[in-house]
Amino acid sequence: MPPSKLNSSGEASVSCSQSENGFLSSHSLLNSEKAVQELLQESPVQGSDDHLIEFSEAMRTVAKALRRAAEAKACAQAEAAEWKRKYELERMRNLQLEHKEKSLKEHHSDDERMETLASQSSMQPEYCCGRNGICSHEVLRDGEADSEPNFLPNNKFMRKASFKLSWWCKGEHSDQHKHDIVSFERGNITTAERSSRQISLRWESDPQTVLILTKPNSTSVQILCIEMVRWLRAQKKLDIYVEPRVRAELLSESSDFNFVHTWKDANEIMLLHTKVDLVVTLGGDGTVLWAASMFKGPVPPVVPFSLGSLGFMTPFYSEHYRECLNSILKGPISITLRHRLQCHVIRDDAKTEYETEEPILVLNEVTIDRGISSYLVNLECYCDNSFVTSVQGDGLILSTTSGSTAYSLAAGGSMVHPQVPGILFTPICPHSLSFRPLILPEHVTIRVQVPFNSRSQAWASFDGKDRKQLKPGDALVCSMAPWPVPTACLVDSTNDFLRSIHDGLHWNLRKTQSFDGPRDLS
Ligand SMILES: NC(=O)c1ccc[n+]([C@@H]2O[C@H](COP(=O)([O-])OP(=O)(O)OC[C@H]3O[C@@H](n4cnc5c(N)ncnc54)[C@H](O)[C@@H]3O)[C@@H](O)[C@H]2O)c1
Ligand SMILES: Nc1ncnc2c1ncn2[C@@H]1O[C@H](COP(=O)(O)OP(=O)(O)OP(=O)(O)O)[C@@H](O)[C@H]1O
Repeated sequence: MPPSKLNSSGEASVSCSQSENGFLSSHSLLNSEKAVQELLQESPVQGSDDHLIEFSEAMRTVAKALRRAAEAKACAQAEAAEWKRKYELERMRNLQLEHKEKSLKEHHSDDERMETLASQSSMQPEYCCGRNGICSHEVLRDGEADSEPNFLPNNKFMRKASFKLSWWCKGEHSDQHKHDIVSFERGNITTAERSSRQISLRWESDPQTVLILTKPNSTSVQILCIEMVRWLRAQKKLDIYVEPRVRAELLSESSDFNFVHTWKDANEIMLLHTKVDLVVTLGGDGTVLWAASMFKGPVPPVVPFSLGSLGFMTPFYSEHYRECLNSILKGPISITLRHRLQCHVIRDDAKTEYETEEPILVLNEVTIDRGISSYLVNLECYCDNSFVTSVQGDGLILSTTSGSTAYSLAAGGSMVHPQVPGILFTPICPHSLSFRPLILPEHVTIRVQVPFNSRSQAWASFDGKDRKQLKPGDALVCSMAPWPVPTACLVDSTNDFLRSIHDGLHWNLRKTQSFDGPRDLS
């Protein structure tokens, strides 16, 4: 008997067939997820009709098999997304190697090259950091292998500054920092603190190159940018990169600004992280999001100056930019490692499970909503291999902890310290009284699927930008990205976070009760 579900009029509505790639085909899953849920929620048939009981049991078995198939598909798609990420990583690495080789060929004789490499390796001892720290050149040597020099068009030697990251464990002098994540010393289970460490960045060689990113169409930002570029060049002798639009603005101000660098195409943007030591943003939170979106891989430390209205991620005062930059260029700096989410859209009509679109990294959140449709969205959500829930409402926000004070907060999500590694799962206007927001651990992969029986399509947007349509059968797979955004702190991660919710939201602001009045001091 083919698996089928009897509807109220006794007709079979679901049939299930195996497709070429071993998964249940899209159309065989038609209506299935909803049917599965209904079936599994129904209580087993009671009574004396053996045939009916047997049939009901068979239906429940089919329902469970369909659920397992859907979960297996979720798992395969998540795996495909992970492979795609690894592929992107490899592609970026190759691009960098190609670029480096080209520069070396163009600008260096072989002898000079050997000399440079020799002098660099003598600068880098094998292991220079303790267990509570890590050096950028150690990471680069293992992963990016890009500690070799870059060359500016004027043939000037440009080497990315190296730095050391270290974190302060609570009780540096206690035994705690000696533990791995979980230790079983002397039979006692103890854990090291993982999430709320303050991270400190110490330059090992002087930063040489700064990228300045500015909010467009703002006169105050433009004026500050001109001043800052002049100062950084004259006083700090730094190389400066800006966006092509900003370079044109600077040149229209004065031709003296022709020392400022920019880029021509997306390939050059992909290589920016190998050249830039520090990113300065002049604007609001949106400019920090913009800066993060320019780096599809590793991100250099970001120094966000506040020239917007709110500024949750922009702790630096623009009036004091000279003092701030002086102390940041000198170091050490307290930084917040802001985690990002990596999102893949997987189309139902992709020919293989491995065909996904370019991944998109978000610093705040990815939102899947109903767009201009007036229907409820219907979104099936899976976490790793498990079914989470169906969202029926205006949509769903998958947010980082940095984004917890943005859209997710407006939709009723909790505010979370940005250093906490987790993914917020926040519904937007759910049509159910019991749908409370969740916070999931950082290691999970979440898949949000528009079911085939959905009445409408959905729309995904990334940090409030780049809307993509999701048709029935399309899915969005989301996991923690390996490249956080390190943002410089004014004081430290916790102090800055608390200041931002006090100043930005007036969190829990209430007049204090006066002393005179009824008291209970017993
Ligand atoms: N109902 C809402 O609250 C709502 C609706 C749409 C978008 N947004 C947010 O706007 C963000 C895009 O920002 P934009 O500046 O490009 O657009 P925008 O210019 O429309 O600004 C949106 C507002 O969100 C604030 N914001 C951004 N990131 C924040 C964060 N991490 N914490 C606290 N506030 C934050 C900004 O300061 C700004 O005031 C999206 O990522 C989304 O989080 C919020
Ligand atoms: N360099 C840039 N190029 C293009 N767009 C940018 C750039 N920097 C910022 N934006 C966009 O401009 C918009 C406004 O930026 P931002 O949020 O920084 O300023 P704001 O709105 O004045 O600040 P606030 O959000 O605090 O009120 C954002 O949507 C952001 O994506």
